[in-house]
Amino acid sequence: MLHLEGLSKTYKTGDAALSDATLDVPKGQIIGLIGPSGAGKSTLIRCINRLVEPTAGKIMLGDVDLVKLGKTELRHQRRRIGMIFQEYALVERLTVMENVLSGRLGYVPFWRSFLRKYPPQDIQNAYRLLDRVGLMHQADKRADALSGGQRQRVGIARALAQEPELLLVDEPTASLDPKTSRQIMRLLTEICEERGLPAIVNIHDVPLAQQFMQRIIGLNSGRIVFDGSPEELSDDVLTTIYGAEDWHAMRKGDEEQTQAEADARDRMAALAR
Ligand SMILES: Nc1ncnc2c1ncn2[C@@H]1O[C@H](COP(=O)(O)OP(=O)(O)OP(=O)(O)O)[C@@H](O)[C@H]1O
Repeated sequence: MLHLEGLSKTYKTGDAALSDATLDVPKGQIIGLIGPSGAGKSTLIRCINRLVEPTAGKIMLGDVDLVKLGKTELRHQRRRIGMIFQEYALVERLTVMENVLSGRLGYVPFWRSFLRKYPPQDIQNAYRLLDRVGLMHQADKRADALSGGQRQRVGIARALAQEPELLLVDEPTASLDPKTSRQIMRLLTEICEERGLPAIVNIHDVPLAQQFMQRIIGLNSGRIVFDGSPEELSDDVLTTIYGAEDWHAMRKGDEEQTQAEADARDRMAALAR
């Protein structure tokens, strides 16, 4: 469905952020991108819809090479790719419903979006999506009145309103607490499975990636150094991706988090007795 070949990006500053990435993403597969800070995860995701212009390589979405497209055709093809961001990228002063409908902007004539007159089927579909992400009763609320987890649900519904063939997801849970992060990842992966929608998820949290992703790509210094199943992520593999120091620090942080959650549960149980 998506085929990347030799995809590379060197920024003007001379940073080789991505080197020779080759990757096949079949329909319905949910892929987690992991790697240390600066490994090139965001660059890879953003090259795919050319928010970042690649320096070399091919991006085949079906039989269209996105690298070769001019501005107008690129705008057209981008409708096939939904994007979900860490900071949600909602229009804060608009309602939840209007934010979801903005996923239709690539499809409706400008005058309709300007007057906020979306076709009835778009509105019905937006209600269905809000119901699916658990926000049916928040449709008329302003986006700035929502919690982080609710905002990301709006972000998911907006991306789906676009009826994409592929989802690009850039650190969807980085601003959320651990429990909300798991809820959002569960919702996202369930929806992808229901729709057979492939997704590439930049995910900084290894345990979360292991729990929810079907396939893991490990990046280090702009290169793909691992491509396999979550079960294959052994300590050795994680050391290759993160380097020994970072990986052990991450594991320690994770143990502390688990311990803190267990302590909180014990305290709550003691209070209830
Ligand atoms: N706009 C830019 N101009 C110059 N260099 C950049 C730019 N964006 C990223 N880089 C560099 O490219 C490399 C890869 O960055 P990228 O943001 O893709 O990594 P990442 O794996 O997503 O990191 P993080 O997990 O910290 O977000 C880094 O060395 C970074 O400094």
